[in-house]
Amino acid sequence: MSEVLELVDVSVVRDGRALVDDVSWSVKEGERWVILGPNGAGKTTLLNLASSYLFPTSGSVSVLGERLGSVDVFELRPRVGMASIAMAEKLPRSQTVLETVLTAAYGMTAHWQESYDKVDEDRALAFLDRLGMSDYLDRKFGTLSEGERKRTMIARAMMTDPELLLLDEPAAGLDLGGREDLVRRLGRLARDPYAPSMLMVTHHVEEIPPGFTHVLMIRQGQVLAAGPLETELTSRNLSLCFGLPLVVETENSRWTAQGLPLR
Ligand SMILES: Nc1ncnc2c1ncn2[C@@H]1O[C@H](COP(=O)(O)OP(=O)(O)OP(=O)(O)O)[C@@H](O)[C@H]1O
Repeated sequence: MSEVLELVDVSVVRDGRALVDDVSWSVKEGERWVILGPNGAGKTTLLNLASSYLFPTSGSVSVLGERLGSVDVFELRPRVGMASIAMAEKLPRSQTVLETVLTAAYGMTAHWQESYDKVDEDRALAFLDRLGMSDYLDRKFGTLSEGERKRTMIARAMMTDPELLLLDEPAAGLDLGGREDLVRRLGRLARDPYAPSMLMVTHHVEEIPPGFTHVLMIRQGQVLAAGPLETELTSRNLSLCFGLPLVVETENSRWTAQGLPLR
């Protein structure tokens, strides 16, 4: 199995502070990682490195076998799909859902005068269907609910047929039904052997889709644990990561965590 992401001794320093501190991490093809950690731990910074939008202050980052600093990022970026709030905010609110997904095939955020290929349109329709968005094709992106917007962003991220898919808090802000719907859809994607390697940032273990294989826990920019979910997502590691006593449980490929009651 080849590596889709490799960080060796990576630090990102801003204003004299290490946002990511001496991190070494390797993600192999086909793996599905969840990144957990408290607010400000450095999770989004890791995704920004993986999407080649951020370069390390020291250490080396290789994405899909290409080392940042010695590769044309404009060739690399279409090979990496990214769904995040930051990305959603760059998209025109007046564009339709179908256009929002289609423009990704042309490396654009806005609808210009490009004429879309029938093949691209069929692909966009298929991804939107897989994410339950077929009834919203002509809706303006800006009028979508949080959950609809999240699902559109994932369809958009899939449009370039990425080898690596990055999801930054895909279930944040969703109600219980929306979360469960998304977790099921991501679970189906995670179990698809033809789906890209995946990294997902989340705040809640309840949002880990079945089929995810690995976890990286980060605290204050440093890796606390990294490896298979079954061995690393333990009560001990989670308690150390979030700084309070937590009990984690798993049942039917889903995870839950709760704090111990105060005495
Ligand atoms: N350009 C910057 N300059 C200075 N500090 C920054 C910069 N970008 C991010 N930070 C800080 O780096 C730390 C890590 O940020 P990051 O967004 O990676 O955390 P996170 O784990 O994704 O947090 P959250 O869960 O709150 O989204 C935070 O304390 C943030 O304030």
